[in-house]
Amino acid sequence: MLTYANFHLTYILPVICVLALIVHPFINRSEIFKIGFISGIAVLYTTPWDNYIIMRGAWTFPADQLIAVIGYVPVEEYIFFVLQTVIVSLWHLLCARWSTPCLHFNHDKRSYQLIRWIPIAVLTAVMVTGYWISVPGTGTFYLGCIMWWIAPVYIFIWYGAGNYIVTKLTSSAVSVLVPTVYLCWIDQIALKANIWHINVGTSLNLFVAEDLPFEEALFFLLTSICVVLGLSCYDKARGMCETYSHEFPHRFGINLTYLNQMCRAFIKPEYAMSSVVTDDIKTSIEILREASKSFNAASFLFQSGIRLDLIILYAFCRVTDNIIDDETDVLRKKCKLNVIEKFVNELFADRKSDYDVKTVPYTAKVDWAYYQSELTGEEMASFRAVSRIAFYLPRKPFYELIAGYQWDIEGRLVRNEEDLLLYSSYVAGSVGTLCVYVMLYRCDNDVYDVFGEDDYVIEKARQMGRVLQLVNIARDIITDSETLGRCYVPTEYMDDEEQEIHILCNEKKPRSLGNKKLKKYSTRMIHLANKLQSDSVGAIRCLPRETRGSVLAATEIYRGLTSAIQSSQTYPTRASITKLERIFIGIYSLYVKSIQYVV
Ligand SMILES: CC(C)=CCC/C(C)=C/CC/C(C)=C/CC/C(C)=C/[C@@H]1[C@@H](COP(=O)(O)OP(=O)(O)O)[C@]1(C)CC/C=C(\C)CC/C=C(\C)CCC=C(C)C
Repeated sequence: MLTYANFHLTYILPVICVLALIVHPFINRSEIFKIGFISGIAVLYTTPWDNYIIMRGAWTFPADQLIAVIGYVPVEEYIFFVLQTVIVSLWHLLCARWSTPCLHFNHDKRSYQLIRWIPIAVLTAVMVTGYWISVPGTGTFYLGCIMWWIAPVYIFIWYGAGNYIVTKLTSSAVSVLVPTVYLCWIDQIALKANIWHINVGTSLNLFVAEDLPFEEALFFLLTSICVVLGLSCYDKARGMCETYSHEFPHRFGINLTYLNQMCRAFIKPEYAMSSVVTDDIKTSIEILREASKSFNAASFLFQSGIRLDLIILYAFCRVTDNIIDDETDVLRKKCKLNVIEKFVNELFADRKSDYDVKTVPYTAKVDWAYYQSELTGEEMASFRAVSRIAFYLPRKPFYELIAGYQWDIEGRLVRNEEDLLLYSSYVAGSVGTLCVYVMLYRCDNDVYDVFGEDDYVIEKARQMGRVLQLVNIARDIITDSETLGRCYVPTEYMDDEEQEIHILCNEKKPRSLGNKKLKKYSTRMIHLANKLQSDSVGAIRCLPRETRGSVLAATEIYRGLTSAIQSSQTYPTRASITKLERIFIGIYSLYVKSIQYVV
């Protein structure tokens, strides 16, 4: 016989286990807190209502199939409030985590108010109607009770997050409909097995499918919507905090200060916040999407706050790199490098040492009028964006990047592997360091553990940066030569150093070296990269738990380029891997390879 407890064991818990397994790489403390918080509210809000309608006879439960009853409600029913919330929440996480919250902010006051108030007016009417038709003992009782019970929650959530939710209609609809259909299906099973019974005297006796009363389907639809709305309102509030760190300065923590901040962020309409901030982020996202398929794909694996700041950093590194590369005249290159250096000087003017960082956001004194006349709109956007997150970043890696650009401007040759590693340290070891600071600050640990240059994890992050830069150089021998007249292949690898440098840097005809030579050079650099990689990859274990799988996947997706180079008969121009390969490497790294960091 299928009892209520067996029903949970058969139809609910296995689904939760499968979903938990799928979403585990994306679960962090904030997500767990969110699900716990919404489940708690679900229990508190539903308990009086459920007791009331059972007391009025809308549902009945055969007493011999229950573990116990508290008030009028079976214990298993209370458990169901939580389990349904967990199922919908895990599924919603899978559907909704892929987009960055600030892309869903509406900064237009007029449309914001319309989207806010029209549904609230309709919901108020629903609530009042529900109240009038919920007369005990009549056929509209159950329907009316559902209406007056659910509408106030919708109204509350819609007030703060309605505008956010309407821009996520597709993912919200999928988040709602799939669990609803499943819950309706198992509801039919439960009704057939007489685990619970709907009173014909207090329902409309309309059926949407065999043995599925209209009110039951409506109940599961509306409660699933309710959970998704609740989750979305948390996401909106968190998105506001991550986007506007200066206005909402507290990092995630399970404490009153953070909860208070989240409430303020929930209530605050997006039109009251600066749209320049979100526009700058949109520009940064566009820069990443256009410049690097690998990092763009990898960015989706990180939780939204980390993703956002990595994208901002990427855009800054990319535009500064381009500022130097796109300029042909050496003198003008130097002037542009001075502009970048002046900006970095201003950004970090009050730091006491190379790795001194702040934990509370502050606005650095930057001479924006000066940069306005020196930079394009896109460059300004990424400079502004990085200035908002610079408070928790150390200055040293930015100066290393500048040293790397200086190297390029001087046309300094890479004589040996030592030079190669030094150059890679400047332009990519620095990036590795910055990535660690982003992950530490934006992860959900209560304490922000700051590392310094000498720390093991920073050293290994620098090394991982070098690895990726070596891959980058091994892939780009042709484009570096043809478009920039540059060569990063160590001259000690070459048979005739002078002649080959002339071919690569002056004639810009790299193909005349022949495939064999080009492949030989790139293979040597790939071997060096692999050696360093196996020495640094273990340090991923020292990063915050929720970032480990994503960091491994990000670096592996980029390293996937090496197999594209090596599997080619000839030396390819800018080897790349397909979207499918990126997805496969991402999934394999997240679910299989990263097990080493869990056990
Ligand atoms: C997921 C995500 C969005 C990450 C962004 C990371 C980031 C801020 C990258 C900046 C890239 C950049 C433009 C730097 C300027 C200098 C340069 C050109 C460096 C090369 C990058 C390649 O970028 P590109 O746009 O050319 O890409 P495509 O080849 O066109 O696809 C580099 C190869 C450097 C990349 C280095 C890193 C991302 C550092 C990796 C290290 C970690 C993540 C730390 C790991 C931690 C431990 C403990 C091991």
